[in-house]
Amino acid sequence: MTVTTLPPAVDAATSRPASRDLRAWVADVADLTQPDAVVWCDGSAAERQALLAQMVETGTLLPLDPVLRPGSYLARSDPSDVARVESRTFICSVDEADAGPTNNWRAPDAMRAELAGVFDGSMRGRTMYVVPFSMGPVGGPISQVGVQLTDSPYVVVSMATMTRVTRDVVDLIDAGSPFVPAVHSVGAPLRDADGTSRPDVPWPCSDTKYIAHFPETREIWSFGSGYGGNALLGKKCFALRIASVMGRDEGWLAEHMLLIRVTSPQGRRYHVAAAFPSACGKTNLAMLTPTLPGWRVETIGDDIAWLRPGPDGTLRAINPEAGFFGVAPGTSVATNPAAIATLDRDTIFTNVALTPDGDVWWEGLTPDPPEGLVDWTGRPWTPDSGRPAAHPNSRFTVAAAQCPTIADSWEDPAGVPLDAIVFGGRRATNVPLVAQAHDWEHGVFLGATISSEQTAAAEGTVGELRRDPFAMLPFCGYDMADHWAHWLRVGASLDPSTRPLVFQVNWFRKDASGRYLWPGFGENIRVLAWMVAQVDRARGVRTDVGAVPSPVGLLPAPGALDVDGLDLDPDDLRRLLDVDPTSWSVEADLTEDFLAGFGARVPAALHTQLAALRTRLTTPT
Ligand SMILES: Nc1nc2c(ncn2[C@@H]2O[C@H](COP(=O)(O)OP(=O)(O)OP(=O)(O)O)[C@@H](O)[C@H]2O)c(=O)[nH]1
Ligand SMILES: O=C([O-])CC(=O)C(=O)O
Ligand SMILES: [Mn+2]
Repeated sequence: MTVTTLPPAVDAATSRPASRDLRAWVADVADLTQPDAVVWCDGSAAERQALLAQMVETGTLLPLDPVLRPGSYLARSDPSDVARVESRTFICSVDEADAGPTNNWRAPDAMRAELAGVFDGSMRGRTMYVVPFSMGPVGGPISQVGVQLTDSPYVVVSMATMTRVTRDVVDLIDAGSPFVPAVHSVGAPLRDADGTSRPDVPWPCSDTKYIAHFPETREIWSFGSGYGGNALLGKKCFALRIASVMGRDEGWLAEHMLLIRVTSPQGRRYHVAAAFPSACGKTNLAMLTPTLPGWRVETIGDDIAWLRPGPDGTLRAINPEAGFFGVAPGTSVATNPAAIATLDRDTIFTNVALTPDGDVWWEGLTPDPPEGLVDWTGRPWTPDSGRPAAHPNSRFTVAAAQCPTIADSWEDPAGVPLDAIVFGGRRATNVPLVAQAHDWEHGVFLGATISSEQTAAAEGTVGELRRDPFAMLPFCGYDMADHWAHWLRVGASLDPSTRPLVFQVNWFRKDASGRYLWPGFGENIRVLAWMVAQVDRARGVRTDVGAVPSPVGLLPAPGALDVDGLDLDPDDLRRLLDVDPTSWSVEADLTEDFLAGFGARVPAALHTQLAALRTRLTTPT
């Protein structure tokens, strides 16, 4: 870690001439934001230790008990800075129509002028860290690099977990590699323009927030928040919003998807990617511990996947991230033992509760809370407090390599070939446990029409139903309807004999009393097992009948979904797979309204799919 007041002209690690653009940009941002110092980061263990110690000193981090939770810390955010702020997230494309109706658009020039105002002097009294990072293995054919400037040490340490932070990225840039410039400030300078100083706080942030993206210049500017998706700019801002635009222009896909390798008892391997909206089960499925004997699920990624047609006609996928930023509440030995094992050391917990012996707790970790808890706001807490001990969107930040179920291929720069793509949401009614798309176009229709109940991962009313096409509503950096057209194009370019099958799932269907009909979690292997059997059937490996048609897609044939040993009422199984034509014709009307909102950019194939759905709903199968 070199501490300078001016950016170096020569890279200290390599002694090679500096890349003019990178240094000039760093200098420009420093001129604008006026930090007291500029520090070039290298992602080393020593750098991490130094920053952690510094944050303990300033009260940003509380060290957890070194025996119970070695190398781990608790961060308590400002109570107002706990989730992504979609209302302050902007796509600043030159043409407003390119942002589409689901994004907040601002004209690039107008946004630049506003940002120049808020960033002016915003780092006064603080250090600006230069964080060079790679999304995907450094130098890999599907990978991309970026540089984040930030005045938050919490963000530096988190970025070094969530991405690959290394000086090798500076070398790549010096050798001519393009990079995504990403500027972040918590927006809480320690000195005013007139020199008056202001005290620091453990979690600095600002009431004024901007999460701004410039798709044409591949730039990100984030102001006012220290929280995950707003501040770790490699994640949602780059790996989804900017990367989706890169993918549109270059023929690949950036998706809000987990990525797993499933191995059957016969030793056959399958790769599955699944898109669920925020807080709808990606991390859990990514780390699934199968309840069916002989099956194995290995983790490749839990939140984002980049998909690129390979030279052999398959769709190859990588996890561009290097860590997990996962939802804590609900994570337990019973629901996700692999996550619990991952978190046993070197983890930063944000907004969970603290136990008297210096460990963490959240709702669902154990059936009963331990006594003497301190809640996420730092106040004493009992079950009668009338508020959750951990914030519903409290999170853990941890290296993927610590996960006991991580696949040996998780860092393969060439990616893994996909066999199945899954779309899902959180729906109490209507949507069956699982259905297979009739073909790729139907699969794109299923992805485009995902709806889900709002969760705590973003501001908004929890429980309200919203459409979340491709689970990308808050993350697509361009017109969503263009994204559907892009999916149709990519699918058409794949070899039909190995093209992934597309499925829809819903783990969250409830009965009239509000009880989940499906046990979920480790039992979801039963659904995966049916899907990969369908892959085998499509490839001619099996010839038995696995599915029956329904208006919404192919459903498991009687007996094809293995429910042996499950304490599942046959009526519940019937309800899980029930497709009610009356409610579905209402869904179809809502889908028509939803598609209409995208106007003429909706690909004709999706209107055809909707018409076909209506026909199937009125034709007995
Ligand atoms: N009932 C039920 N709940 C589940 C299942 N899988 C996950 N959940 C719950 O859903 C919530 C979110 O799960 P995650 O796996 O963290 O969701 P995610 O999609 O990774 O969320 P983001 O990190 O926000 O993108 C947790 O409270 C889980 O306990 C399931 O199969 N059944
Ligand atoms: O981005 C975040 O802040 C957390 C996350 O994974 C999501 O909301 O999908
Ligand atoms: Mn996510």
